[in-house]
Amino acid sequence: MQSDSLGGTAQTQDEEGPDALPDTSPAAPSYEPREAILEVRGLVKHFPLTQGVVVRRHVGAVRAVDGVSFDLRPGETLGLVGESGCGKSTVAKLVTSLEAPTAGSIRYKGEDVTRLSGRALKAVRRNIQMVFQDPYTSLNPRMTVGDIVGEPFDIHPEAAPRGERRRRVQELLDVVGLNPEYVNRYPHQFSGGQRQRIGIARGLALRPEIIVADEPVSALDVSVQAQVVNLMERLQDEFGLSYVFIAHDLSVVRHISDRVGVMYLGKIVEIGTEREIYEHPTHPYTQALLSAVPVPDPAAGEQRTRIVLEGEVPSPANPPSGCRFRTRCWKATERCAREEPPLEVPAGFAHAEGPAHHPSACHYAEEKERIVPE
Ligand SMILES: Nc1ncnc2c1ncn2[C@@H]1O[C@H](COP(=O)(O)OP(=O)(O)OP(=O)(O)O)[C@@H](O)[C@H]1O
Repeated sequence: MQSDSLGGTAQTQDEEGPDALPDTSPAAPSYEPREAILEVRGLVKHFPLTQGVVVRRHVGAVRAVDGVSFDLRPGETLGLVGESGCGKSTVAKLVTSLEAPTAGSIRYKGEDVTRLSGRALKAVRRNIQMVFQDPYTSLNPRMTVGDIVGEPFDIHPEAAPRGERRRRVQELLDVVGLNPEYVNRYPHQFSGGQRQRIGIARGLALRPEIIVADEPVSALDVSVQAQVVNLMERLQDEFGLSYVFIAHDLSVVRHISDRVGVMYLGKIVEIGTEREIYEHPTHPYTQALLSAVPVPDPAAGEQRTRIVLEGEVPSPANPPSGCRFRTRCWKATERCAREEPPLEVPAGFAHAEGPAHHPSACHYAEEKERIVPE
């Protein structure tokens, strides 16, 4: 029965249109497909810092995510990049409801997921699935591939009748390019790339609309990275998926993303289309990150401006006042310590058209020549 299978889903959706997808949120306000499928506003996650063994004292908080806002539109890929510890994984956990936010809202088709509980939350979670960072550690070594990929059906039995699960799992393996006969094998019998395919098959099992992929290719060899990214692009087209794609490697994110948000110390500092961010960055941090991306052509690499950032990323338990990037920024002035720059189109570009016209949280945002060679 093709139409019941995942392999047949794309065909069914094409025939019936995207509106044929089940609406899992009964009280969902009206939703136009062109609107954002996900609207994240002022998202905050503070982890309490405690001291003492017998009597635990609250001595502060790790501000892992501190006021993050973005939209995700149907069928698009939003890349999130930034150095280790800037809060990317925490954003992923918040968006997939694995963690509860300290403040802020996450609207899925207009409905604030952070206010849901019980069955309503479970229904939304089915539509927002996560693909994890490291296929070596995220798969249970004692479970067969069939059990791993089919596990989401245990949590959502309505998604696949028990008698059909094995067939559904085999279809999922086929969809991600694995031999369906491998259903009884164990994770250690697969290569890194194959294991990430297993993780993706599992993420697809409930036919979500959104996949949040947290560093899905970072643990893989470069040649295998490309194969997995290509697979994700194909699946996106086939199933009309929207992705939040998280990585610290700017080159990987560029390949797959329609828009990119750059994170630093719990905040998005610059956001725009792939072209705006990679070819016309205006935030000093984005410029510094881009200047460090290796280029294949050494001659082109010689010509570009390299920006070497001094110092370490400050602790998110005690971030700098004003602009958080100021302690490592060559442009910083006293104003930067006093006034936090908002994430908006900088005044200097407000009336201009063109790719520099995009939100950038810097008082001194400007384009810089030759960061990335032509
Ligand atoms: N459960 C937790 N309790 C306390 N602090 C946490 C917790 N989870 C994350 N953090 C802290 O929050 C900050 C952001 O972590 P997060 O994992 O979101 O960053 P990241 O950008 O994904 O980094 P990486 O790529 O290294 O995973 C870090 O300082 C981290 O130590």
